[in-house]
Amino acid sequence: MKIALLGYGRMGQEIEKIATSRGHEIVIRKDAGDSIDITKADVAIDFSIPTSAFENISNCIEKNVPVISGTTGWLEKYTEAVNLCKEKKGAFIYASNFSVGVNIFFELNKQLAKMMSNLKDYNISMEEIHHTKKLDAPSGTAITLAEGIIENTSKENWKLGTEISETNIPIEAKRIPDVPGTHTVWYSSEVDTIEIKHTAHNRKGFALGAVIAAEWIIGKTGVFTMKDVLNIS
Ligand SMILES: NC(=O)c1ccc[n+]([C@@H]2O[C@H](COP(=O)([O-])OP(=O)(O)OC[C@H]3O[C@@H](n4cnc5c(N)ncnc54)[C@H](O)[C@@H]3O)[C@@H](O)[C@H]2O)c1
Ligand SMILES: O=C(O)C1=N[C@H](C(=O)O)CCC1
Repeated sequence: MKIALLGYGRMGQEIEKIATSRGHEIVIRKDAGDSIDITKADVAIDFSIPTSAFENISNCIEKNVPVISGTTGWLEKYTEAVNLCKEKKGAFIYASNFSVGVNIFFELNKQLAKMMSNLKDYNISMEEIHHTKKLDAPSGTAITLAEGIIENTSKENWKLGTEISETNIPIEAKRIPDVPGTHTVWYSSEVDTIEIKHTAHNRKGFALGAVIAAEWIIGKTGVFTMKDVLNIS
């Protein structure tokens, strides 16, 4: 498979190692300011920056190249990308987190939220910790976790910070050098605390998931999620 890497930073370079070890060829490595011919690639993997993700994704869809995006912090344009993909009969996957472990954690989080939804003595709160170079907060993964709780409880929104409220899930975003990504959800009452936590030890899990998604999307048309790729029920 000929792969275009849209963004050749920490993730782009990690993906290159995994993709080549699985027999794929990197034909484009795009960074800021580079102009490229995306049609040279069978599939594109975008791990760039929040302000460039939509342009990268729409260029792929316009040129009929399937595209995987892991860039976070651009979701105000997600619906536009979905509509463009449907109109052009393209193929597109966005995931806030491509690791298999986090995608299992997303399902566990929804199940726990369902079980806790009627237990009003518990306050929900969340924390995400990432390296200091991260541009967005809260992390895309934290937003997906919060959405999973909102779907299954009476919470209506999430809010950055630590303030406990009836309607909002507080998300504390911490930045500590070299942390690849740690997410915790707490349900705390006066008598006890339930905690679920995912800790990434490095970026390999994110990169492997993105390459698996790229392999999976070839020959398909539509807008998909990692749940489709991993066949999680
Ligand atoms: N979904 C996931 O599993 C997952 C995992 C890790 C990181 N991320 C996200 O992926 C993104 C990249 O993370 P990173 O750690 O590799 O960041 P990084 O800063 O190391 O790399 C981003 C790269 O994008 C380049 N870039 C800037 N403008 C561009 C453009 N117009 N086109 C292409 N590339 C451009 C930058 O020059 C840089 O090399 C972030 O949004 C991060 O939150 C997602
Ligand atoms: O390093 C990052 O940046 C990460 N971003 C994703 C997010 O925002 O959730 C996934 C974890 C690593």
